[in-house]
Amino acid sequence: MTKRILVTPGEPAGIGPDLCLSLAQHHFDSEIILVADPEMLKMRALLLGLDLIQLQQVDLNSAPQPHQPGTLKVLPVSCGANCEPGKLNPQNAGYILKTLDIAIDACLNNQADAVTTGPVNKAVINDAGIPFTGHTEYFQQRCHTDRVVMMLATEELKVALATTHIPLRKVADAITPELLEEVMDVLMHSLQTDFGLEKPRLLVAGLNPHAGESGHLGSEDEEIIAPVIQQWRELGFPVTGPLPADTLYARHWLDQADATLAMYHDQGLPVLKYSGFGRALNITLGLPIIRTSVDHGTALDLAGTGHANNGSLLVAIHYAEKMAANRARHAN
Ligand SMILES: NC(=O)c1ccc[n+]([C@@H]2O[C@H](COP(=O)([O-])OP(=O)(O)OC[C@H]3O[C@@H](n4cnc5c(N)ncnc54)[C@H](O)[C@@H]3O)[C@@H](O)[C@H]2O)c1
Ligand SMILES: N[C@H](C(=O)O)[C@H](O)COP(=O)(O)O
Repeated sequence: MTKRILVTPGEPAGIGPDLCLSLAQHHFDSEIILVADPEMLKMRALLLGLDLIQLQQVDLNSAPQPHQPGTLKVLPVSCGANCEPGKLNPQNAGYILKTLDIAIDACLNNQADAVTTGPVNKAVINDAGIPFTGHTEYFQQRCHTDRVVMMLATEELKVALATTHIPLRKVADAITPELLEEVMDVLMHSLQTDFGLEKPRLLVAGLNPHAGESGHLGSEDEEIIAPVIQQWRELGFPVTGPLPADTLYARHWLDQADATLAMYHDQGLPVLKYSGFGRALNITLGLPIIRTSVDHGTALDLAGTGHANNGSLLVAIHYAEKMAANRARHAN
């Protein structure tokens, strides 16, 4: 059956709308629906010389039809204010969150199979007086899910994170046995069900330099991380660590692994983005719905220029299609 993927362009002053417009030129087996302001999209299309694309307004009650190149389906939501490429406007924060809410609700109500999100600027949403740390946490809260895990992935490398968008100062305190047990449960379950890995081979990073250097450079590695790894090893899973994070991403380790778990955002993501920026996707594991996203931010410098690369958005949509098909198979 044709799947329905909702795509939110994210920050209207960023490259999200440009990338979404570029989808008209691609083939997808599923139905692609942008949840966005059609007037904003038309203005951006004009600026990019893409004004021949037909924008078709849809509602979610019709049966999904495969994407037709040259057209784009739009579920209309009005921007709060005019938007100029490259210029953030806090008056559009409510609009951005409304597009997310509509997409999340549609998935929760089985009117759509997955959401793929474009990039948002977290600061401008906060500047509008709305606390917001990222899509990951927003989707978690809106789906009433106790624990989710952020994972960015390319074909060759999967990097999951034990903590997400928190200040570095708070990371060590956040690494508790309870957190790690929950993260490992979500991660291993998703690697098995969404990625078809029966016994996922996982490398787990330590927190401190050299994984604590036998306790001389910090105690969390031996006292908190190692016992959680041991629990999984006793269940027969090839989980290795805590490994020093500086060498975990060396080829000889990665060749023996399906996925990696970093303790914090900038321990794992620089490696992933260095090796695969533009062809990676971001997935929120542990949600009752499917949410994939791009590996990059709003790139305000490129908005409206036609120079933004849509590789990551294509990967994110294709992955959402695959996950939706997998989940449908599991459900039958
Ligand atoms: N999925 C998301 O919502 C998401 C992801 C990452 C960052 N962000 C947010 O984006 C904002 C800007 O973040 P940043 O400057 O650190 O990262 P960024 O990814 O926006 O930009 C980093 C560099 O990469 C370039 N770049 C980014 N995407 C590109 C693309 N598709 N094609 C070509 N070049 C591209 C930019 O021009 C810039 O030089 C921040 O507010 C951040 O929180 C959001
Ligand atoms: N941590 C992500 C990255 O660096 O690409 C990014 O900030 C987006 O996170 P959300 O998907 O939670 O918005």
